Amino acid sequence: MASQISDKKRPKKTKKRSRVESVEFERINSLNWNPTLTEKDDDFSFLIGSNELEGGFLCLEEIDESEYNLGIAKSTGGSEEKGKTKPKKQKVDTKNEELNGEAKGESKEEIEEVGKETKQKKKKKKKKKKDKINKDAVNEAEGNEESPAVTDGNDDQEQDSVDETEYYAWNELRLHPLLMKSIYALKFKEPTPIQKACIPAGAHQGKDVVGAAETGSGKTLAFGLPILQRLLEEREKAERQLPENGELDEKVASAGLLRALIITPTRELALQVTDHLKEAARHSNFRVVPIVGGMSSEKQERLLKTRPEIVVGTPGRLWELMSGGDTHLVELHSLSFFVLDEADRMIENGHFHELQSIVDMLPMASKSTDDDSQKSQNCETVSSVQRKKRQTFVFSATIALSADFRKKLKRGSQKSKANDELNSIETLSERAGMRADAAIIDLTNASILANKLEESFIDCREEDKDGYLYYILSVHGQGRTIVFCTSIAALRHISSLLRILGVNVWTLHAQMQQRARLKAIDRFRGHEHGILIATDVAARGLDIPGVRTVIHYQLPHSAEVYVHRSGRTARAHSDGCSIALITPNDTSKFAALCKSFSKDNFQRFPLEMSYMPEVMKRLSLARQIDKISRKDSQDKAKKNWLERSAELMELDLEDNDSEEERVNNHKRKKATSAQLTNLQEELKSLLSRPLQPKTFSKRYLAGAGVSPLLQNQLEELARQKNPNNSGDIRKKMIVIGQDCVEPLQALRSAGPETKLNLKDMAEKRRDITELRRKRKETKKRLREQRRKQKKKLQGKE
Ligand SMILES: Nc1ncnc2c1ncn2[C@@H]1O[C@H](COP(=O)(O)OP(=O)(O)OP(=O)(O)O)[C@@H](O)[C@H]1O
Repeated sequence: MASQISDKKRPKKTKKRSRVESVEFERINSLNWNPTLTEKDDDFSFLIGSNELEGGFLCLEEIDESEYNLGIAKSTGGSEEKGKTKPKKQKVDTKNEELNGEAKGESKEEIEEVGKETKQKKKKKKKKKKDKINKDAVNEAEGNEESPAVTDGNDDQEQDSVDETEYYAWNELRLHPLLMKSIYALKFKEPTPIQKACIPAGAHQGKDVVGAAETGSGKTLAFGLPILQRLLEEREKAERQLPENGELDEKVASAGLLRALIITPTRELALQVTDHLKEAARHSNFRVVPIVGGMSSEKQERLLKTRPEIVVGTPGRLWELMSGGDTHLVELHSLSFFVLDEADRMIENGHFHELQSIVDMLPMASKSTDDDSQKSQNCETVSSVQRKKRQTFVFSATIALSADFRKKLKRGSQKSKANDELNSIETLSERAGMRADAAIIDLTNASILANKLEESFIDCREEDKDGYLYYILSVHGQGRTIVFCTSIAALRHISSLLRILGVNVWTLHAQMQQRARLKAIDRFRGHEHGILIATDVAARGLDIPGVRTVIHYQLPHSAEVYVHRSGRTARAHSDGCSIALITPNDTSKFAALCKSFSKDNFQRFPLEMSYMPEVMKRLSLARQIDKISRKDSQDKAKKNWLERSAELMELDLEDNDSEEERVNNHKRKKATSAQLTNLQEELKSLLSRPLQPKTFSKRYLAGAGVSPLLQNQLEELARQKNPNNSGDIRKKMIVIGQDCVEPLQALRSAGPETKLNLKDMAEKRRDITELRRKRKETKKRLREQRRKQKKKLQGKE
């Protein structure tokens, strides 16, 4: 079906262009391919078996670094240096010394002075760049063509101040100088373990890769850098083979074929991956474009007309444009990389139908059956060598790899029927063309959770959840916090309550307009102590620095989602903590979670109970206000709907209420409105004071410290007490003792007695089950007695 679509809908003009492009491809194919590594040299051969290099890419030795105006820091000891600590500065070659300014005869002080100035300038530049990147993501998706991944003139200046010896750890990965330039700009001093393992396999050995590593471990670049590396090598190789006059150079540089297709489950993640790859590709002139739903598809089609080499998208919109015959997207014969990010999410409901259609459009690998050859009709111009060269990358933090994954891949398509659904990673990978010798790199530990993440929980009743949430946000509200809900109804409930309580929150869920979704993330990102209430659309991949705490207001349906939610904190080199609110109904689910993470005990989050009376008082008022406001807006919505419907049907609405009813209604409304005003006044007065523990002394504030919310309230209080004072209120307030303790700190300073043993938990659960059983039996007995008595009475009558 896919081939029919592409054949029928492709306009004639494109066919002509395809022919020109395929000639270009045949030419590239005919180049001699050089293996860059021998198995002996390869540090990672133990991970991936044989070392055949498919495809025609330049080895780094063939690249002239001077062309890029930078030298790669060389290890002094060559391959023997591996595993040793980085060399001292004196050992750096003269090229690096020149870059550092030392060879120019400048004094140390002068260099330090210049270094300071450059640092300040770079700080400003970095901020500007960050703002630009956020705007670019939205611009790109909307089709505003102003942000190709190209460097500006200032980069070389920036480059001069880089001390490349600090990036020594990257040397063994032998990345292209232009990529190293981007890495310097990103200030990533060393590759993360998953990058270290995937780059040799993906970039130098041309392998397919299945990569699993903890959340926030840099998986995006683990597949992104191999793609860029190979594209750069290919471009250079082609350029070298061209005649000296350089006429054809441009053709190769702007061949405009789709080379990499990256699929992610959510729009936000697609935009984020685009940004990240653009940063890595900023010196290499490759275009990276996001194709996501929720934004104008016409604009995105326009963007595709610029023929970007790399497309990052969500399955829905990608398939919409593909099935619509978008010429750039259906010319998949040129595709060298097919990436599934968060692959395990892709096989879940809601994604795999579109994904299946996309995968079916991919030209099949050389192991063709009759069935396959039919499917690949749409790419008859492509040689089998070209097809074979496509690499498949499948990544996630929670890939559930079955033990015989490799075997299943080997058995290949003989087993999987054309109409099989892609309901396992194995089938999906195999159907996408993954080869049996794929490198399987699984760096997840037994618990799957991020290493620097501290897990905790609060066991409470369902009705106390809101109180504990408010408590954590008010008393420990430091750093960014994400609160996860499973349902949109719960999200609406808590965001409404918290807003009434004066806590500024942003929300994110799938029913929001895409623009509002991006705006919410942007605002959250821009606020140091921001609070985001989100459903699981935000669970995967979102990379927002400074998220210190994740709160599971409702437990997710699966352990995988729990891992991804919690993984929004403790990313890269940071730490963080997660707090799960557990009700008696959640205990069995929670115990199952702990079991799947091989955890014997979870830490109980320490609570200062003396705050709770005040918390509950405020909450009770907020709930009443919320109830009245909700009822009011529901009534209004109902009335509006009735009026609109009547207008549409050209009917007149009659008021059938009697005079008495109308008066009563009016009275009721007035009373409700007065009640609302009273409640609001009462809450306002409570909120104007800082949240106080029961033992609070007005003279000395003690307890968990001063959160930003508390700080605001204290300032407000001081202002109210002294309205004539125009000076800086902050200077007049003296806070003695600890600063606000963020949840992670509170958790760490809590003693080991807060740990909950899973055995205790299981016992508690058994007790509850027993209690329920007994209650049920008693009810049954009572019912039986009542029935007998009734029968007796009826018999007497
Ligand atoms: N080599 C590196 N050194 C330091 N930071 C890095 C490095 N590589 C990536 N990062 C940063 O680490 C953060 C997490 O990276 P990324 O989003 O790729 O993680 P991930 O493994 O895909 O996470 P998730 O599983 O949650 O999607 C990003 O902010 C990224 O810029």
